[in-house]
Amino acid sequence: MSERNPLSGSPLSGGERLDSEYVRGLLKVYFIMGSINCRRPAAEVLKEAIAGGVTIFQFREKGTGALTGAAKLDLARELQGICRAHGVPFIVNDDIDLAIALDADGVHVGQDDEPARILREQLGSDKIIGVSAHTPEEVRQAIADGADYLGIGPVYPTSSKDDARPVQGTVLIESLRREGISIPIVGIGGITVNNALPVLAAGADGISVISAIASASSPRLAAAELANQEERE
Ligand SMILES: Cc1ncc(COP(=O)(O)OP(=O)(O)O)c(N)n1
Ligand SMILES: Cc1nc(C(=O)O)sc1CCOP(=O)(O)O
Ligand SMILES: [Mg+2]
Repeated sequence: MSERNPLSGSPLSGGERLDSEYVRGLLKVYFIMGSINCRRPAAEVLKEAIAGGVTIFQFREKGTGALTGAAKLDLARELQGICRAHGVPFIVNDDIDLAIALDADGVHVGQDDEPARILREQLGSDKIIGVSAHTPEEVRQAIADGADYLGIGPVYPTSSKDDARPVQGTVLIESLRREGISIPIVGIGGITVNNALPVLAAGADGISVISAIASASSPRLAAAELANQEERE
């Protein structure tokens, strides 16, 4: 199959940012994974997950035993190649230098990283910038800084992130939507096929998962079931 860049020709809003409806549509089933999240080769898991309906992928090579240096770069290249071949945007977690080196489709950063305002200067207007936010103040700042979407969590208890903040359910997502804040949002943290629906009902545009797909006996089926939740919403 020929490789294609999923964001080539992606719509810009006439100003300097990607069109938010375009980004919203990408977030439906947001799969995050690094080598330590898989019991099988990461490339196999990603291919199956994409076959099941993943709409965007984040490379998050982080935690005890995670790859570094050339091994990390090689894996990132391999997974980016798979994403490109299937038209799935490839987002890099935290590592801006890696994102630039690979010409990735975007980055996801947290509150301890460079603000989106600075990243936008480095990455340009046609890259996706996602920011984690846990409070209304963090949300407002991320929007002012030019984030394309927000990751809000942890919605439920998670064992995939050692330094996760306290579980917050869907309260923040609901209150943002009630206030009329329309930026694209994914819920994250402990989301599975059995508890995804309330996250979408609260106003999230998609759900973001690690273990629900990476640890599943069939990543394809798990991704398909999560995509199906979307349709049932
Ligand atoms: C989609 C999405 N949402 C939230 C996060 C968490 O980012 P962060 O708080 O920076 O934590 P780490 O993932 O870096 O440990 C995310 N990665 N993706
Ligand atoms: C990477 C990450 N960020 C979170 C946040 O709350 O910002 S929770 C989380 C881990 C998500 O993994 P799982 O789907 O296995 O619970
Ligand atoms: Mg981070």
